[in-house]
Amino acid sequence: MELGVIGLGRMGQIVANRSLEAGHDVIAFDLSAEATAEAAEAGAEPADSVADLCDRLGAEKRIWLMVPAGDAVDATLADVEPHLDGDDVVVDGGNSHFEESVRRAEETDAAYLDCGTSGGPASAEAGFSLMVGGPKWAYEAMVPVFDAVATGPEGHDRMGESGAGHYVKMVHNGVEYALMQAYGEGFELLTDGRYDLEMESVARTWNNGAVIRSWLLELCEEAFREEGSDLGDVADHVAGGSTGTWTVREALEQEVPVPIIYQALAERFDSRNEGRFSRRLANRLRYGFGRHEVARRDDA
Ligand SMILES: NC(=O)C1=CN([C@@H]2O[C@H](COP(=O)(O)OP(=O)(O)OC[C@H]3O[C@@H](n4cnc5c(N)ncnc54)[C@H](O)[C@@H]3O)[C@@H](O)[C@H]2O)C=CC1
Ligand SMILES: O=C(CO)[C@H](O)[C@H](O)COP(=O)(O)O
Repeated sequence: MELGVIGLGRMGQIVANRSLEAGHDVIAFDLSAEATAEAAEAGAEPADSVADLCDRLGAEKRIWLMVPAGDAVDATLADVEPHLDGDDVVVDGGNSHFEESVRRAEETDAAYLDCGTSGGPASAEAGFSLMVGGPKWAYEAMVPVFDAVATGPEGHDRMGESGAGHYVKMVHNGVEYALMQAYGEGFELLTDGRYDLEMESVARTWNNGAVIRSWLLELCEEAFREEGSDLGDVADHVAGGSTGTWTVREALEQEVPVPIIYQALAERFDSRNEGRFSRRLANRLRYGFGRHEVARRDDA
């Protein structure tokens, strides 16, 4: 398949690379010439602009957007829109709010797929988990690319109509916050508790057969291995929070109690207070799965 990829940052490069590795042709564009050149080095055909990318794709365009959520998606769509018709498919693989995705789907002539993407840059080798919403025919048309970008055929599915993909990813992120908080609290108790423990050893032991083993726990193990049992100079500031806020807002609207997700979000907001071990671990874990910058104590 011929795929246009717009947005070639941490995630977009992986979308392009995995598609290329699976034998697809990729035409790539980013506002940053450096990012476009990096994709070209990996085998993509570089485009000078969104218009150029669309011209090169010809009929039945398949375009994957991997730009930051919010205004950048609307700005990109404004550039793409004049080149689209009903046979074309646009995938938004970013962390867009599901209601924005429903609006965009209604506004565009093309079939619009909202695709929640999980795994982060750390999953470049293994592939992502993809949660897709939108027209069935468009999902089916994109399956060869989804097979390539995801872990494989089991790593993606159509969640439902427009918005459902980003809705599922929003809730996924709420769960992610809660899990990070739970691990953080457990390790904080172990650190401040009765025994002199090695946290890497605890995490490794748990990861081998324990009920609570998981990828996030593997990232805890990695964090302790690389930063030390006390997390060294990792600060207790946790950045981000938009998707967790959306999850809690939606839970309030639906009158579904999500106290643990809310508490995890509140902890992030409260993380200006120095010294909490759980937050410093969460800060470091976001590097583990997302390659987000680790705020260090000296930066505070
Ligand atoms: N980094 C992560 O762990 C994950 C990120 N996401 C989502 O994926 C999306 C992309 O994230 P990242 O790759 O981490 O961001 P990034 O900041 O690394 O890359 C974004 C890229 O988009 C480009 N860009 C911005 N506006 C553009 C425009 N109008 N036209 C063309 N290119 C444009 C930028 O130059 C940059 O290269 C975001 O919505 C993010 O929330 C989703 C899952 C995990
Ligand atoms: O979606 C993700 C992981 O699943 C990304 O890492 C996202 O950037 C996390 O952002 P935040 O910490 O603000 O929720």
